[in-house]
Amino acid sequence: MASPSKRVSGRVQKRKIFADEIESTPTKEPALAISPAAKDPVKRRKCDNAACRGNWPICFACASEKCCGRGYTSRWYHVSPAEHFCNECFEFFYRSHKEGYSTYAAWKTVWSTYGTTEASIRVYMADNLLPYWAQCNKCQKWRQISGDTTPVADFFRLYTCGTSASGIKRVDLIREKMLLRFMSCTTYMKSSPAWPFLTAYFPDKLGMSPTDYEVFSETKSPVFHPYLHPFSSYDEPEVAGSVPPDRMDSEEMAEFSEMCSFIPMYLAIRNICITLWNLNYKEWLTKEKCAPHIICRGICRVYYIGMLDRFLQYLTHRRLINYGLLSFPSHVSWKPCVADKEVSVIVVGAGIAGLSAARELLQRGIRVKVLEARDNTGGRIQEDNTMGVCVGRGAQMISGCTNNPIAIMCLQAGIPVKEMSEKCNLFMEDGSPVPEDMDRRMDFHFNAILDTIAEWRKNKELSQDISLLSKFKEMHQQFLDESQLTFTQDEETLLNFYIGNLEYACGSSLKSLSSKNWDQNEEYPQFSGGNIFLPKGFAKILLSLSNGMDIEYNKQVSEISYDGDSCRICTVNGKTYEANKVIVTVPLGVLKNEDIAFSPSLPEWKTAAIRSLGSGTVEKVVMRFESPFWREKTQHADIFGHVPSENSKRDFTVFYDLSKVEGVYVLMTHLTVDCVESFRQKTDDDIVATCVDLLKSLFPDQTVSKPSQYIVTRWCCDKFARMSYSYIPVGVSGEAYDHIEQELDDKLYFAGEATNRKYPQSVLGAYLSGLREAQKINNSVGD
Ligand SMILES: Cc1cc2nc3c(=O)[nH]c(=O)nc-3n(C[C@H](O)[C@H](O)[C@H](O)COP(=O)(O)OP(=O)(O)OC[C@H]3O[C@@H](n4cnc5c(N)ncnc54)[C@H](O)[C@@H]3O)c2cc1C
Repeated sequence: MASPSKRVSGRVQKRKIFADEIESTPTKEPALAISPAAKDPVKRRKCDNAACRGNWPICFACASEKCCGRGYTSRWYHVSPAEHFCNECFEFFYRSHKEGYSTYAAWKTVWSTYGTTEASIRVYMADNLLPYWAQCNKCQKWRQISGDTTPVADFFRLYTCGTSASGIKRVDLIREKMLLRFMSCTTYMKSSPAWPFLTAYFPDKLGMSPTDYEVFSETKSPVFHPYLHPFSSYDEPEVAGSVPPDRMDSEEMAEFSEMCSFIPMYLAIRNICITLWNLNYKEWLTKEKCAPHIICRGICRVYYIGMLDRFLQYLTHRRLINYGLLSFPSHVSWKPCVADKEVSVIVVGAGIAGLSAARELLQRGIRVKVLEARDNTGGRIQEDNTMGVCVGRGAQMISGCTNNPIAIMCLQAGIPVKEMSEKCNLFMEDGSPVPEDMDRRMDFHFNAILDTIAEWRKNKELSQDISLLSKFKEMHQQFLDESQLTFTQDEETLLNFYIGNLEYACGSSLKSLSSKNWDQNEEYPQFSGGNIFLPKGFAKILLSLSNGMDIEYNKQVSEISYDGDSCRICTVNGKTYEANKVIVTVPLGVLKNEDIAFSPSLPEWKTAAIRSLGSGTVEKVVMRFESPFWREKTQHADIFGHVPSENSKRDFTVFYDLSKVEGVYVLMTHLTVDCVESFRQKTDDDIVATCVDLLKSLFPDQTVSKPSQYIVTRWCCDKFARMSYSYIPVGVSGEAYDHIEQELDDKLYFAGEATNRKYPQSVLGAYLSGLREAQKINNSVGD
């Protein structure tokens, strides 16, 4: 883009006269304080705009010596019902022989270089001469500010008017919702904090003044934390947690219908709120923090500031701001609480889903009690520190950290995170390294086959579904037949690694997974970014979520009746509780096993969904060794992999180096338990011995001694889990998640990983499901 020769301030000397008049008499509402003479229809003129509901106009511009001020002009130019400029001032800029023309022309060059909207005199006036309005921090009254320079945020933050004058009547007119409808010209935001992040867009399309362009181009821009990416680019696919900065979606249009004809202004305010919070995600964004950054000329600022609470409430509700571990501050001007009725809720299970639901309800002023079968919180997040490092027996990783509320909670709580490197050296079972180019080639082939399956399934019925393993083999063979290529034995064997790795991710053998729907959640925007590992686990998050919560431990719920006015909850040790509503967050495995009796029984569509969805069985094996015998060969990478030689045995495919402290050498690996019964029969010693034998063959030149300590998890046998995480078996669709989620009789609600169709199998999905059910209850009691 060509750069105009100089920045334009729109400064006009003569303007001072009238501006001073206004400033020195802030008490007077000039348009309303009209002398009897001024009311003379010859001396005064009304605005020609039929819809203008303002009183006798006055000229805000005062640019020309001939400015009519509050007197007669041949034509009023309407900006808003409270803001007009006279024909004399119009001519002052418009006519090429007039004094103001060169200033206007220079401004016009800038505007049309960086903006898309018409650079008219009206827009010029709104961008340069309309007075600013500020709310006095002492008396709360709105005052008109004179002066040509754009005030900075600190000015608005600290502004006091220093007068006891009464409020200006025009302000009341403007506060009405109708204001926008009667504005003939938008006044764009100045110095928007969102600007540096949105330079790829035309500023005026986003409600920002194009005349800011050069100022910002010269300023050092702030940056978001690498895990925060609140604005999606116009050329990238939709990702979770990001909004397109240049569009209002249908939900926003429904919520802010009055702004649909003023989309740039909606976007300007929304983008400012989102930017401010993302720059300071450890604090709650309040109206007080936000308002000083809403900087625009004209009385519409009064209107925008009046709307801020609605914006903040809405964006908070959509979890675009103020999410994670933040609590509603007591002084926040809007309250999330709608529970004026006495409502009590019992949450069954203190895993992440139960804790997030309970916390959200508590914040809304609803009475909550959590009943947990174990003697601790976390459920499938259980950590063991006996080896000298934190070992997550269940979850210890976050996939897709960008905008991910769990990752953001880690940042808020100061939990250390480690980005997982992509580097993963692979070794065949005899210890020979897999050449990198072979790994790359076969990895590409593996993913290409999955893409082909994704194409194949597009027009397939559920009845045509077959297992992902069968489909993979079929497509692989088809590829070989059609391409006439052959793979070496090693290359074929290498596929076992990718399959094994996918089995870990899916929580099931590919033999059981649906080729049609195994990754159905990918239909929805997912969180992008790399994977992060939590070397110190989730403990701080669990602690923070459960802070101040009424949790009863060792309370295994055995019965829930939800047919009366309230719900009755019984535990195996004979305790009974009553509540208006219950949120069940127990794992799918517990529901499948019918460990809780419901009265009335759950409807057939729900039990069918519970039966049909798969409860995966992934277990971890963690071993502490005397020496880091693997490090030299793996080049100190965080991960290394093993290529199983047998197609049917794909255990221990990936090893994670959890060692952090010198002298503490820990490896973690996993197995996908195909047959739970045979797994039950194996002792931990047997499992560890098999794993150590494998390590000996992978590292034949090293001495691999028996681990000094080990952990073998038994999630599939744990009676409060009975699974690792859910998966979609052959012939099942993502609808099963929706059915399990569905509440019953407005009394019995369900949350947990296996109720989240968009983000299943994860801590994230479980957490969000808890918030979702709390929101449902909140809505139902608010009605
Ligand atoms: C080995 C393994 C590795 C994993 N790795 C990851 C990972 O790296 N990243 C990731 O995001 N996810 C991972 N997950 C999945 C993740 O742990 C779960 O999705 C998530 O923790 C589930 O949370 P939840 O609240 O839905 O269920 P849970 O955490 O299981 O909570 C349910 C709670 O209900 C309690 N309960 C059960 N029955 C009763 C009853 N009758 N009465 C009262 N209380 C009861 C349980 O004790 C438990 O506390 C892993 C899981 C496993 C097993």
